[in-house]
Amino acid sequence: MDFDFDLFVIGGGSGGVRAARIAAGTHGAKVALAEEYRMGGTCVIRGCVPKKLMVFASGFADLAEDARAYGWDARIGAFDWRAFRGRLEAELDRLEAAYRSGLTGAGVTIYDQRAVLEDAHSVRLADGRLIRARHILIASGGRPFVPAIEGAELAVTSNEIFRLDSLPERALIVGGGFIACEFACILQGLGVQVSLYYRGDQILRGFDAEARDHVASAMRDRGITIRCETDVTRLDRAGRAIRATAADGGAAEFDLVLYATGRLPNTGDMGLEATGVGLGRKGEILVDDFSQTAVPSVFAVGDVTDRINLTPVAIREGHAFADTVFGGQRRRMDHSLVASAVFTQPELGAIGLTEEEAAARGPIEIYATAFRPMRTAFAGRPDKVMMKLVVCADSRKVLGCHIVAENAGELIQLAAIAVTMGATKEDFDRTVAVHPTMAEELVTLRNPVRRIG
Ligand SMILES: Cc1cc2nc3c(=O)[nH]c(=O)nc-3n(C[C@H](O)[C@H](O)[C@H](O)COP(=O)(O)OP(=O)(O)OC[C@H]3O[C@@H](n4cnc5c(N)ncnc54)[C@H](O)[C@@H]3O)c2cc1C
Ligand SMILES: NC(=O)c1ccc[n+]([C@@H]2O[C@H](COP(=O)([O-])OP(=O)(O)OC[C@H]3O[C@@H](n4cnc5c(N)ncnc54)[C@H](O)[C@@H]3O)[C@@H](O)[C@H]2O)c1
Repeated sequence: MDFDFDLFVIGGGSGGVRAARIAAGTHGAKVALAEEYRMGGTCVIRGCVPKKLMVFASGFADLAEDARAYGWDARIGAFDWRAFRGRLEAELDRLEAAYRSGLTGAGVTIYDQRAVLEDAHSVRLADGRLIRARHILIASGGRPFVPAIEGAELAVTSNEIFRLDSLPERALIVGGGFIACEFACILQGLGVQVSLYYRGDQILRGFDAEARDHVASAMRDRGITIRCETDVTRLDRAGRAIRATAADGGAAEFDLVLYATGRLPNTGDMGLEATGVGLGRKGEILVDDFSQTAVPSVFAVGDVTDRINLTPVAIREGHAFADTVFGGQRRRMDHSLVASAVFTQPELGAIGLTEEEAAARGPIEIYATAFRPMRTAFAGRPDKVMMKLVVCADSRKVLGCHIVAENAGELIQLAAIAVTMGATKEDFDRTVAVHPTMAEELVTLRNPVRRIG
């Protein structure tokens, strides 16, 4: 059978770009990639990167205040959203161009249009062309999900938040996950009055309960109104504002409503079911450990498979796919131990099991501390850091590490190496502290605060 390409990739995001570059650049395959929006995908264009730059932008008011406590005559003026947005857009243009040139440099043919599956070995481009490929990789990512309440069209999602014309005075954020909590802190740091409504009993479900409580109370201390067990039932226009009505009948007005209620895989109208690619309950593509679908020539990586929806995971899956199919190595992504960080203020970094998960598996010891770190304590801030190790009572292995602190994302990356290597509590203990740091607490936790099981 004659093919136009060895590999056709649908989607130019984290997973698709990595797979295309490795297949073409490292393994010499003839590769094409189709992207219907902007090269770089969610992470680069409307996810991790612009979000992190907004996190940085939102931290300067606190810094100026701290600087005064340290003796500086520091004064911070007003935040100029439009000036920031202009610089942000220029940076995203630069990154998009870098992704594009990385692909063309590796010899990948780019189609700037939508592509859908036609059959097991062909894709149909939006301009009508049919392209045949020995293998097809679907890396089409996901999109925000907004529940179908009345007035839902008045809300924005993370897709729009980076391109607002102006910052609102009062914002309502609906949801309690990564995006909701991160944007609550970002907007509050930029001077917006923020309320967060979450339907569950505590934000950041899935993380360690003590860490969730710690982040929630730090967010409240910063002036964010968090209302748990609050479902929004409708949105209405109220002049220039939006009125949000909750299930208990209470209503309040906001200038912006951001829905951060999860994401759905981009699998609609892609020709998948007709080709025999299996889909799960949320519409995610079902794959095996090697990211292979029910159709042997079709693979899928990243958010479209809804395994762990993080950029480094999509990248690893894409890389492992390229090495397996074009590099003659059987490589798979290990999803069992993946560190993550929520870029709230303070940040939450986590790897491994929560206390609750570990306790359900066997006897454990908990080592934990909460303290006011030197830098902010000196400036008179009430901020507290939390560090916690979940240790297996039998093997002594550190099963989980949870940090709530400024820069916890940076800290957990390093702790993750030790936990991934299978370090025991005693390995942590024999590591000599670096003083004075916050992180030294991780190697000086002498006695368990509790034993479970
Ligand atoms: C606001 C936000 C913040 C985030 N922050 C972080 C973070 O801090 N850290 C982290 O690790 N992760 C973060 N994530 C998650 C991360 O962005 C995703 O896990 C990652 O981008 C997934 O990569 P992917 O390749 O699977 O899909 P994507 O990056 O979504 O790429 C898919 C691409 O496919 C294109 N596409 C879709 N269908 C077609 C089609 N039929 N034809 C052609 N092209 C198509 C889309 O336009 C898109 O560009 C964040 C996500 C959001 C929304
Ligand atoms: N720092 C990071 O690594 C980072 C940052 C942002 C996003 N992400 C990734 O993107 C994914 C999506 O982020 P997200 O915050 O949209 O999703 P999420 O799954 O983290 O949170 C969704 C929230 O919406 C709530 N929700 C769902 N349906 C609802 C409904 N009908 N009504 C009210 N509330 C509802 C959920 O209870 C949950 O609190 C994350 O799971 C994560 O994998 C990662």
